[in-house]
Amino acid sequence: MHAPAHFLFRTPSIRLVEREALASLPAHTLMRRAAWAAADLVAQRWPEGAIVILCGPGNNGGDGAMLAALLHQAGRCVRVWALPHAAPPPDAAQAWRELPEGLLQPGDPSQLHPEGKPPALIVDALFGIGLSRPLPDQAARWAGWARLTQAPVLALDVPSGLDADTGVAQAASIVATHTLTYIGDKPGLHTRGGGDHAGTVGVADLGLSERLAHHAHGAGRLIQASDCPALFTPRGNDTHKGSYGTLGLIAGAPGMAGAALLAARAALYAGAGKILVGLAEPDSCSLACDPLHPELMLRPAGDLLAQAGSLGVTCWVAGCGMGTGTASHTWLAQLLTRLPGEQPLVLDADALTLLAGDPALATMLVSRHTPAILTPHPREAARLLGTGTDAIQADRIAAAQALAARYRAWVILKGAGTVVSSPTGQWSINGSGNAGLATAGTGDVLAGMLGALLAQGLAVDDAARAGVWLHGAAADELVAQGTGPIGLTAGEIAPAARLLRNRGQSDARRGPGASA
Ligand SMILES: NC(=O)C1=CN([C@@H]2O[C@H](COP(=O)(O)OP(=O)(O)OC[C@H]3O[C@@H](n4cnc5c(N)ncnc54)[C@H](O)[C@@H]3O)[C@@H](O)[C@H]2O)[C@@H](O)CC1
Ligand SMILES: Nc1ncnc2c1ncn2[C@@H]1O[C@H](COP(=O)(O)OP(=O)(O)O)[C@@H](O)[C@H]1O
Ligand SMILES: [K+]
Repeated sequence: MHAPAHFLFRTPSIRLVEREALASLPAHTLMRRAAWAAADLVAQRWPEGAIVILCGPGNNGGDGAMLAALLHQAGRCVRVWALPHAAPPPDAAQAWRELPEGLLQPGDPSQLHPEGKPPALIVDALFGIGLSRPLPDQAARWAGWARLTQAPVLALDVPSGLDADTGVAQAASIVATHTLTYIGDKPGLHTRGGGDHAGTVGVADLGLSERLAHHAHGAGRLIQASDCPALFTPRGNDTHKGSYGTLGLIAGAPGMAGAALLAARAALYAGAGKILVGLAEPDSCSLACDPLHPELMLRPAGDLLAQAGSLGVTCWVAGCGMGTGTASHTWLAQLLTRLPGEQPLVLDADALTLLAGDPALATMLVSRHTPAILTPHPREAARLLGTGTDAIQADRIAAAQALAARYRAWVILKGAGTVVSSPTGQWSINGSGNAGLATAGTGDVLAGMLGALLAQGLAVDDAARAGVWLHGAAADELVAQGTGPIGLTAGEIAPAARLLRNRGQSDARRGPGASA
């Protein structure tokens, strides 16, 4: 369970370490190590068949040329196509000098197998972290050809056309099945288009992990099961419902009761002791109880807020289908100001829209001593920052950090590769989840799960990371069972999450060696 943290480094840190190493190691050492690491992977994973290597004009192309020489020496059938590289940088120039005669091919790789067998492997060494402009047409054509062959594609360092920092992919980017990334893992391989373009990611540290560790302070982390031990702590027998908290939920305006039920049921399955649902309806509840889960206690939001002290509510979630009218505004203001003891608070959906529309609410939030958790999707994030969705998606890490700073809160910026930022800008990217989650109601489920984890006493940072991981891992479990990604429903996530927690908990009881 206690695997070391998996760090993610942005390009300036990688470049810094690369420069330090280039200055202290003999010439060409790093590129040789990069090529050897790739050659080892190819030998293990694709031990037979012809290999096509596509090379670019810089050092990424140099990695490809050096790999070609190594594979040729090992007796493999290798063909290399290269973009024009008039004046390659010194390492790459050396690699091209060492390329055995006859490997470099003229023309386009598409001429090689017009209707024949595709190669056993295509290696993408076109561009790495140095790509600074749109892909040249020739590279775009080769990337298109690689997709059509349906052969496995191994990207060296980064799939060409994918931004290593942001995960923004150019339309013509290489779609890799595997990426061997150098020196350290990179955020762009795990958020936005990263998942679709990088495939399975492996890291070759090129012997620089100690140097890189000096730069870990600004790095992010990939959230994995091992980062969430609190999810799997075995429950003591001598406990009762009061040991696991009382969650108050303000949600579900008329026509949106489903959002409240999804969040509340998710909180139930995620282990909260008691759950009180304040339906965002004026005087009386249209729904007396949840027939599927009569464990949930339903009442009008105003009543729940008025009775919160006597009911013993210990933490709150607000916003799921809550509406944005005057009454909802009043309830949110009450939550932010009038409740004693600054209980843990998750704000989702309509609560975020209200927050974006009223600086007074924002001031109340910022005045809290205990940071809340905000769970915007990109459009909500755009409203909160007063910008457009494209600007958010252009750099999700920066957007999450900016939101966290502005609202002095933990921010969970949702979407493929959810980004979590602490109020001070420490960031992580969730390593679990899939496109099965792209369906209505899954955000309500996440909010309910987060509330349940807070109710069970997890610290806000643990709850934020563990909540997003559990939510995504439950969707991964469902896909593994064949329930998704197509047609996965939001209501199925919480039972799968319950299974994962209980499985992990019994593994934790059995001790080291058991799998979570
Ligand atoms: N310097 C070193 O010793 C090492 C570098 N490594 C490799 O080097 C890569 C970085 O190398 P570079 O900085 O040379 O960058 P790249 O090889 O990623 O590409 C940059 C080169 O392409 C040009 N370029 C950028 N965008 C272009 C575009 N759209 N159209 C045409 N040309 C474009 C640049 O002017 C530059 O010549 C890493 O990703 C990694 O693969 C590894 O071998 C590790 C060691
Ligand atoms: N393609 C995807 N890959 C991974 N996670 C996704 C994807 N699409 C959506 N999600 C996740 O699903 C949830 C959707 O939340 P949200 O947009 O608020 O939905 P809703 O408002 O319908 O409940 C978030 O946790 C988000 O991160
Ligand atoms: K590449």
